Amino acid sequence: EQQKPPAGLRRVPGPPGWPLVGNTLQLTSQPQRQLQAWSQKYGELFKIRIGWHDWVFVNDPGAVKEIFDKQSAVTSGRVPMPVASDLISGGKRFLLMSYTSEWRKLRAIVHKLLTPKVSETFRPSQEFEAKQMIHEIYQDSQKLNEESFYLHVRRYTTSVVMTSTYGKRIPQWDCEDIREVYGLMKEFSDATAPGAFVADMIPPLVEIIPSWLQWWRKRAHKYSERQTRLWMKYWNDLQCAIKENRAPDCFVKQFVETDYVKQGIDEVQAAYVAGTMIEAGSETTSSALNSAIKYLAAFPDVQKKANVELTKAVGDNRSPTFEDEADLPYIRAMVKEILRIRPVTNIGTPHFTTADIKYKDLHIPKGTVVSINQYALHYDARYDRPEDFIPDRYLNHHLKAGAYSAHPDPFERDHFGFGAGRRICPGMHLAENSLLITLAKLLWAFEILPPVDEHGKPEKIDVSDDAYEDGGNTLPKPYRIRFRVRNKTRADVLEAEWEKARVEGYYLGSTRVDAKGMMVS
Ligand code: HEM
Repeated sequence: EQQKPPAGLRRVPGPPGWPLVGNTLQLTSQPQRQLQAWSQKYGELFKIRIGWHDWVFVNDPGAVKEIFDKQSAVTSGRVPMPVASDLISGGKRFLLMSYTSEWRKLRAIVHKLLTPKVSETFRPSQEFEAKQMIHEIYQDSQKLNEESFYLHVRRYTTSVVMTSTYGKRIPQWDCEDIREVYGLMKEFSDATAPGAFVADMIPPLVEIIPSWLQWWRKRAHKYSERQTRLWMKYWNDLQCAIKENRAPDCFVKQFVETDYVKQGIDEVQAAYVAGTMIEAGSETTSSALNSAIKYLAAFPDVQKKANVELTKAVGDNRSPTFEDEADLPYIRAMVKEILRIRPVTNIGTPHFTTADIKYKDLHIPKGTVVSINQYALHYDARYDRPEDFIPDRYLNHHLKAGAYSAHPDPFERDHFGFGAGRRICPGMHLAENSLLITLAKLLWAFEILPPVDEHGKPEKIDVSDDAYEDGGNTLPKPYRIRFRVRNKTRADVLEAEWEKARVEGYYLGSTRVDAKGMMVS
C-alpha cells in the first residue's frame, strides 16, 4: 500500500493498472502513442507502474523546468538495475550510474571535455568523415545500390565518436572494431531488454536471494568480463600511444591529462566513461540521420528549400563546410526538426528521484522514475501539424539546443531531444555539429528519392511507427532509398574533395592525422 502524500498534496493521477504488473501490459513494444494519449487525458503529469517502480511522465515544458532543472539535486538519479548496472557494468557505466559523488566527479570532467568550444576541435574530423560518406553514397548510387547508405551513415557516426573519444578512425564498416563495439552494444541492449534479468525487474530479489543462489550472476559475470576487456583494450592502447608520443588529441588523451588519479578515479572507471561515449554517441546520431533521410524523401518540398539555400550560400564549385553555418538557417532548423519528430527513445529520459519532491500540489515520492515524455511534448498543440516534417517552424530559433535548455523561459525551448537537468546529454554539441554537416553535404550533393517498384513507379515512403524497430530506442528499420546527384559539377567536386582529403588527412586539435587516423605531425 502506497504512503499517503503529505498534507495539502495529492498523488499524481494516472490510469489504473493490474496487481503485480501495474500498467506494463498496456504498453506496446512502441509505447510512445499510448504515453501521448495519457498525457492528453491527465495533463502535465501522469503516473503509471512499470515493473517494480512508479513512473511519472512529465508532459509540459514548465513542469520539465521545475522538476528536472530546478529540483535537479534530487531528480538526477537513475533507476537501480542490480544486474545491468551493478553486476555487468561494475557500477561504472556512466549513463546508468546513480547520482553519487563518483558520478558527479566524472560528469564534471566529461562536461569540461565536451563544451561547445572543445567540440569544435572535432569539426575537421566531421567534415572529413562527411566527405567520405557522400562519396560512398555517390559511388553506390551509380551501382543502383539502394540500401548501403544506411551503413555509410552508421560508419560516419561511429568513426566520429571513436575519433573524438580515442583518436581512432573507422575507415570502413566491415572491420574488427565495428564487430567488437556493435557486438558489445547488442549484448548490452539484450541484457537490458525487459525481462532479460528478473532481478532488474524486481530489484529487491538481490537482497532476498543469497548471492550463491542468484542464478543470473554467472551470465552477468561473463558479459562483464567481456565488456571490461574491450573497454580496457582501447584504454590501454591509447596509454601506449601517449607514452610513445603518437596519440592524437582526443577526449581520452585530455581525460588522462586531468587529475583523475588524484580524484580517486580508477582506470577501469575511466575506460567505462570513454566506452559510454561510444555507446551513447554512435547509434543515437546515426538513427537521427537515417530518420532525416527518410523524412526528406517523404517531404520533397523540404529538399527543394534546402537546395535553394545551399545553392545561394555555397554554389556548385565546393561542398558546404562549417564556415557556411551562419548562411544555412534552414539546415540548422532541420537539425532541430528531426530531433523533435523522432526523439531517440520512445520512453523519454528516465531519471530517478533521490528524495520526495513536489510539483504544484502533486507529491512525487523518493524512488520514483521521472521521465520527460518527449513524444507528448514534441507533438503537442504548440506545433502546427506535428506529424509533418517542417523545418520552417524553427527558423526563429537561432540558438543551439544547449542555449535553449538553459533558457529561463521553458516555453522557448526548441525540443527535449537531449533531455534536461544535470543528466542532459553532454554530447549534444558534437551531435548537432554532426547532423548539420552531414545534412548540408547530403542535400547539396543529392536529391533524395523514394525507391521505384518493378513498374518504375515511386513507392510510398513509410514514416509511421511501423518503419521503426520495436524496443525503447527510436531506430529506423533499414530501408531503400535513391540518391540522385544534383549535377555533374557537384559530382566532380565531391570526388575531388574526397580524393584531396584522403591524401592530406585532417587536424585533430593541434595534431595532423592521415586517412588511417594515424598522427603524422
Ligand atoms: C543525435 C544524437 C544524440 C541524442 C539525441 C542524444 C540524446 C541523449 C539523451 C536523451 C540522453 C539522456 C539525458 C537525460 O537523462 O536527461 C543522453 C545522455 C548521454 N549522451 Fe547523448 N545523445 C546524442 C549523441 C551523443 C553523443 C555524440 C555523445 C558523446 C560523444 C553522447 C553522450 C551521452 C552521454 C555520455 C550521456 C549520459 C549522461 C549522463 O547519464 O550523465 N550523446 N543523450
